[in-house]
Formats: sequence, C-alpha cells, structure tokens
Amino acid sequence: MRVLVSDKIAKEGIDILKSELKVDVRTDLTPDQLREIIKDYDALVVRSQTKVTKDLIECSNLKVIGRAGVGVDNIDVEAATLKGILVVNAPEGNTIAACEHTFALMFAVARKIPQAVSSLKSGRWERNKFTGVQLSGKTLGVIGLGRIGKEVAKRASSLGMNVVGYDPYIARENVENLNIKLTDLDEVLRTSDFITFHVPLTKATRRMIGEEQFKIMKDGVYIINCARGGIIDEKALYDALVSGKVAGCALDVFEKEPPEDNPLLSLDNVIATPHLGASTAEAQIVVAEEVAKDIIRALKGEIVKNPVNMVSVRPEEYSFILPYIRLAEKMGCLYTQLKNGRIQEVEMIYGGRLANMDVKLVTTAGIKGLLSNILQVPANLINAPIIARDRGIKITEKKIKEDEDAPGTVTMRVTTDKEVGTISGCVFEKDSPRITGIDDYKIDLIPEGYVLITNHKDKPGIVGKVGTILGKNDINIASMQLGRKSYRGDALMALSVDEEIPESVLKEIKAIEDLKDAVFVKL
Ligand SMILES: NC(=O)c1ccc[n+]([C@@H]2O[C@H](COP(=O)([O-])OP(=O)(O)OC[C@H]3O[C@@H](n4cnc5c(N)ncnc54)[C@H](O)[C@@H]3O)[C@@H](O)[C@H]2O)c1
Ligand SMILES: O=C(O)[C@H](O)COP(=O)(O)O
Repeated sequence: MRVLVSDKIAKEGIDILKSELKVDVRTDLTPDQLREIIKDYDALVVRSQTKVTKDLIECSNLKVIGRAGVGVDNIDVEAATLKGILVVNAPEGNTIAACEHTFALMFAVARKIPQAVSSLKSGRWERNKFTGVQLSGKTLGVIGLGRIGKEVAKRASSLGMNVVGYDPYIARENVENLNIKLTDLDEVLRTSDFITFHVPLTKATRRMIGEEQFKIMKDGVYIINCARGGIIDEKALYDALVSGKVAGCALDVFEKEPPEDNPLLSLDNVIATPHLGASTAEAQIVVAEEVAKDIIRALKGEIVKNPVNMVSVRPEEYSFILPYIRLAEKMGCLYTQLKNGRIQEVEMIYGGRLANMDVKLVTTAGIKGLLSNILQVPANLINAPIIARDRGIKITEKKIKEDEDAPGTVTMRVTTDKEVGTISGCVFEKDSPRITGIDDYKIDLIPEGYVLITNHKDKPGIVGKVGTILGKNDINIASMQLGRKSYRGDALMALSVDEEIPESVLKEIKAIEDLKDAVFVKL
C-alpha cells in the first residue's frame, strides 16, 4: 500500500507510516503534478495547503485521505464520501496551540507589539506611539465554543476578562463551569471589546461577519481571527479598520492563502501571521502521529479513531460493538442472497446492552451488507448510507430497552415490495457472532463461508436426501442447523459446507419432493 504525504508533517508521523506502508513525501507538487500521480496511491496525507478537489478525488484510487489537523475545508469531503473514500483528521492535537496563538495575537494587537518591534529595529524609540489597551476588565466575545473556543474562554476568564459566547449548537451545560455568558450573535457583537473566532468554515459561517455585523459592534473593537479566512468579509473588515470602527485586527488566516496583494496587510492597525495557529513542535507531533495511525487502521480495514465522513464509535464501547459491526454486515449480505424484491425500508432493532449504545455504525454495516451483492461499485461504511438514500431506502433504528444486562441482540427487518423479512443475530462470548433467526425460524449459524439454506416440510428423509446429494458430489458438510415453525410444519435448514455448491447440484436439491426452495449463499 502506498501513501503520499503532500504537505509537511512531523517526522514522527512519517516514521509511523513508514513502519507499515510505502511512503512518498512530496511537498513540492503543483496541482497538475499531484493530479498526474495520485492514481498510484492508496492514501493521501495533507495539512491545509493541498487542495483536495473533486477532480483530484475522482481521478484517484484513494481509500483514505488524512488531514494532519482539524479543518477539512480544503478537502471536498462530499466528493470523497460519494466515492467511498474515508476522510480522517486529527482534531485534538492542535487545540492548545491554536488557543495560545489566539492569545499571542490578542496581546500583540492590544499592545501593538509587532509595530513596536519593527519601529525599534529600524532605529526609532517611539514610546508615545505605541500605547496599548489592557485586556483585564474587557469583554471578550468568543464565536464558536468547541475545543479551541472553550480553551480560549477558560484562559480569558483567568486574565480578568468577561466572556460572552455564541454557539447555537452546544448545550448550555457544556459551558456551565466556564464563566461564559452564552448568548446570541448580536449581543456578542454589541457588547464585546475583543471578538475572537473559533468556528469552522462552512456554508453557514462563510462571511458571517460583514458590513451589517460591523455596524452593530462597539466603536474601537479589536478582532482576532485564528480560525479561517472567509468567515469575515475581508472588504468589510478593511473598511471598518480604515474608518476606525475596528481599532485593530489580528489575522492568522486569509480568504486566499498565501494572501496576494491583500489590502488588509497594508494597514498599520492589522497584524498578521502566515497561518501559524497549529505550528508548535508539540502540536505537529501529535497531529502527525494521530493521522498516521488512522491511515494505517483505515488501510487495514480497522475502525479509525477520527473519522470525518463516517459515523464513529464511542471509545469505551468500541470492543463491545466491533463484532456486531461484522455481524450486521453478514446479516445484510445474507438477506440479499436469500430474498428478492425491491428494498423499501430497513429497520435495525437493538436489544440487550446494545440498546444503550450508539449503534449507528452497526446500522451502517448492515446497510453495507445489504448493498454488497447488488452494486457494480461496492458499498462501504462511508458511502452505504448515501447509496441507500439515493435508492430511496428508508433506514430506521429502534432500541428495546428491556433486559439491559442481556447480551446485545440485533434484528434487521427488511420491507421490500414483495414481503417483510427478518434476520436476527447475537454475539456469544467475546467475539463469536451468530445468526440466531431467519424470519420465524430460530437457528444458530456461524455467519461464515458457504451455506446452503433450504425451506422444506418437517418430515423424515428430507435432510438425508440433501446430505446424500451433497456427499455424492464430494461436498463436505461442516455443520447443520434446523429450525421449524411446528411439528411436521414448515422448516428451515442451514447447512454450512466446505465447498462451493455448483448450480447443477443445487438444481438436484431443489427437485427433492417437499423441499420448497434451496439457496446457496456465501458469507
Ligand atoms: N489557525 C490555525 O492554524 C487553526 C488551528 C486549529 C483550528 N483552526 C480552525 O479553528 C476551527 C475550530 O476548531 P475546533 O477544534 O475548536 O473545532 P470544533 O469543531 O471543536 O468547534 C467548532 C465550534 O463551532 C461551532 N459552530 C459551528 N458553526 C457555527 C455557527 N454558524 N455559529 C456559531 N458557532 C458555530 C460548533 O458548534 C463548534 O462548537 C477549525 O475548524 C479550524 O478551521 C485553525
Ligand atoms: O485546521 C487546522 O488544523 C489548522 O488550520 C492548521 O492548519 P495547518 O495544518 O495547515 O497548519
């Protein structure tokens, strides 16, 4: 497996990649050169510089794209998802670095440090020119209270600042102990002396601050943006800086990076750094290591720690849920081999301990299994929900919260235009998945290898006839499961066999009297 690293990441991450994969580090590539070679790689590792466009994704054979950092706005995640490419990032490693850089910028803009340094170095001693403002006692507006925003708020309080925050997506309890007044955007803009941004660049946050928002702000406000260029309209910011509405501004990020002839950089009251928020030795080691480990996990087909476009599993539930992920996929795979009809709805029903867990990945695995035998391009854990949605399949989850101490059970209830069918399963002991039911029949089948499933009348002789035909054709039976609805009523047999059953042999089996149907499945 080959990995291309196209932005500079720490050596520690490269070493981890090299321990298992063939790694090329090429930080000098033009977009055209990258496009030319990308088809030869299974994985791509980037920071914010490489633009992973739809076009690049479409001409690649990538299985995973790793972002050594938080923001994935340089990656067309939607295009990757549609192609079934996993995107992973390293969201926690640079939180403190970005938070500290925010304060570095806040102090620097408040005390005009860069301007004073450059004046002094050019031989001047201009003490009167560089009087600053104090942070203590001022109100800091924090827009976005995720990992970085919260760390900023915490430290601001200890500097004696009053903190007001805006983040419509977090629960109040999440910031309860942080001494923040959580309020609406207008109030934050109206009451703050300093405003700092910690939101991702999304459709909703792009230009969330423009001419109208500057009008609401206090005269002489200071702006710090260590999140993403594009969140603040740069033209409106320029005008506000020129008019004096904004006293000073500190930018680490720009709408276009590197900024070419950006008029903001010509203003005395603007200080700036070239996207250095995450650039500490410590943060770079952690993000490089994190992303490298996830790249290896992804290429091995293991569950990754920081998926961007796949539902994740809570770390504490990981080892319990993992065998159910495999089981659900087998259940889906069995269903489509066993039954016909256009799938309209899939209900995943969870019981026992599973009913208290986040089981989205188990559901996704079930859908992946259902789609696995019917599509040209195979479904995977990334694109299965999208493929299902595009095919008009409704997916629901139900949790039965009785008997929470019992082992987890999962039932896949599939509605097609012909019938409603169910497959049930359970994981015995530590890692021993079983199919425990097909429709109303109770069985105990290890979902592996080749299985012959028959529907027949429960009467003496039928099982023997099937066995004779298999024996005659040198097909070895590994195990047998029988389920029946009632004595001498309808019955189901699941025979695990060691060899593939050819169509001609299956035809012979189907011709047995009182045997209604026989299907050969591969699990
Ligand atoms: N300058 C740098 O080098 C640097 C370093 C790290 C991160 N960043 C940027 O900082 C951003 C935040 O990082 P994080 O780790 O704190 O991310 P995070 O996901 O933990 O936090 C983002 C917060 O923004 C909130 N949010 C989203 N949309 C919003 C909206 N429309 N209005 C208000 N709040 C909204 C979310 O609810 C979330 O709480 C990243 O997306 C990245 O772009 C920059
Ligand atoms: O989103 C991030 O992680 C930061 O913006 C850091 O970007 P970088 O890895 O290009 O420094």
